[in-house]
Parts: sequence; C-alpha cells; structure tokens
Amino acid sequence: MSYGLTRLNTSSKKMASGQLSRAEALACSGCRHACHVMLYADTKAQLFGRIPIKHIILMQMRFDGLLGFPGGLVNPSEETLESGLSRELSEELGLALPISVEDHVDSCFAPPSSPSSSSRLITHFYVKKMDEEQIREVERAAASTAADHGLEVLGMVRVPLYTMKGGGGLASFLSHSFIGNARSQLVHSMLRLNLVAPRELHKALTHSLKTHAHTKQDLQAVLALTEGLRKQF
Ligand SMILES: O=c1[nH]cnc2c1ncn2[C@@H]1O[C@H](COP(=O)(O)OP(=O)(O)O)[C@@H](O)[C@H]1O
Repeated sequence: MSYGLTRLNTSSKKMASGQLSRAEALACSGCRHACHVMLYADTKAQLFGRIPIKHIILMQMRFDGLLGFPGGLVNPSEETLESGLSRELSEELGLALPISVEDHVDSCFAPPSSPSSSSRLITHFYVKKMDEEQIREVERAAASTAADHGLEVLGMVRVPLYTMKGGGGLASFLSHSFIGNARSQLVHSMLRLNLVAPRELHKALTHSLKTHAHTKQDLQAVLALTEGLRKQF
C-alpha cells in the first residue's frame, strides 16, 4: 500500500497547556511516552442515501471500555517514536503502517492518572491521511489478522461527523467516555483539518452536554434497579 501524507502546521496553534516540542519531550528524563494516531480519509458515501458522511475518522473501543486512538507506549531509548508507534499499530491493526515525523502533530503531558503516580506520561499525537480503500483495508485487517483484536482492542469505530435531527451523530459520539485527552485530540484535529465547521462542532458539543446529563439520569435509574435487586439476593 502507498499512503499519502498530509503535512500539518506543527509550529502554530498550540493545543493545550502542558504542550511540549518533540525535542523537549524526548529530553524529559524519567518520563514515559505514548504515541497515538488518527487515521482518516475523505469519502463521498452518504448515510441513508442523503446524509453526506464527508470524512472517515478511525478510533477504537479499548479493552477498558473507553474510546481512544490506535497506538500505545513506546520506549525512545530503544526505538524512535515513529517506529514504536508503527510496532503498536501492527499489533492493533494487523498491518504494517509506516508513520513518519511529518505525521507528528503535538506532544503534551498527560494529566497524572493518580496523585501517587511517580513518572509522568507524555502523549505524542500523529495524524495520517489515507484514501477510503486504505481505511477499509485497515478495518478488515484489524478485525481479522490483528493480534490484539478482541483483547486489547474490542473493535474499530468510525466517528460520525454529521448531526441528525434530534442531535444524533457527532453529539452522541462526543458524549461517550474517552481515554486521557483523546476527545480533545479528536476535536482539535477536526477543527485544524476543517473536517467539521466550528459552528457545527460547537452545536454538537452543546448538545453533547445535554446528552451527557440524560445519560446520568439513565444510569441513576438502572443503578436504582440494581439497588433493589442487591437487597433481595
Ligand atoms: O487515544 C489516546 N489519546 C491520548 N492518550 C491516550 C490514548 N490512548 C491511550 N492514551 C494514554 O496512553 C497510555 C498508554 O496507552 P495505551 O493504553 O494505548 O498503551 P499500551 O497498549 O501500550 O498499554 C494510556 O494509559 C493513556 O493514559
């Protein structure tokens, strides 16, 4: 397969506080490093023959029930960030996918997972544009030959970028639970690459907060159900 590369402006538009240059990140002694990539493609496909899908963005349902991007921990003393990411991708996606320095978008400190955690984690984020058939090939391999399928990765998912009447689509997707800063990596990428208009994204996020409140009520209702049963058995 030959993959097209999308050059991204990495010097401007700093994403969030805690952001580091690639060199600063690599100079951090005692830090752990994780690399993840957003694979995406343009598409002319339409949902129900009328709703343009426009772009395919791949994420995955992880073993812990959270949504995240493919990738994982790398060890810069033994491998480059990019070769470590490619190694992780071959386990999770079941194919060799070369990642280069040009695909790097940003590096930042992850929020500490617990107050007692000793070493800080730096997450490096990459974006790679492919064509639709290459994305399909990734999806096929991820569900058939990938070593992690059904174990560390429960399945690949596409991000719905459209908003339906009533708010279904992007708003519902964004109200799910994400690992680390994966949700902000997704939102920033959609804005930077102009995959969703800022106004639409704002509307979806506003709706997402409402969906989230509804989910809380829904969870409280089922919790009450189990409370009753817990006392009986
Ligand atoms: O999509 C992501 N975006 C940002 N950070 C992530 C993402 N996925 C995982 N992480 C962070 O990186 C750490 C290591 O990632 P992952 O769980 O993929 O590695 P592993 O499979 O090598 O154990 C996670 O504990 C989490 O804090």
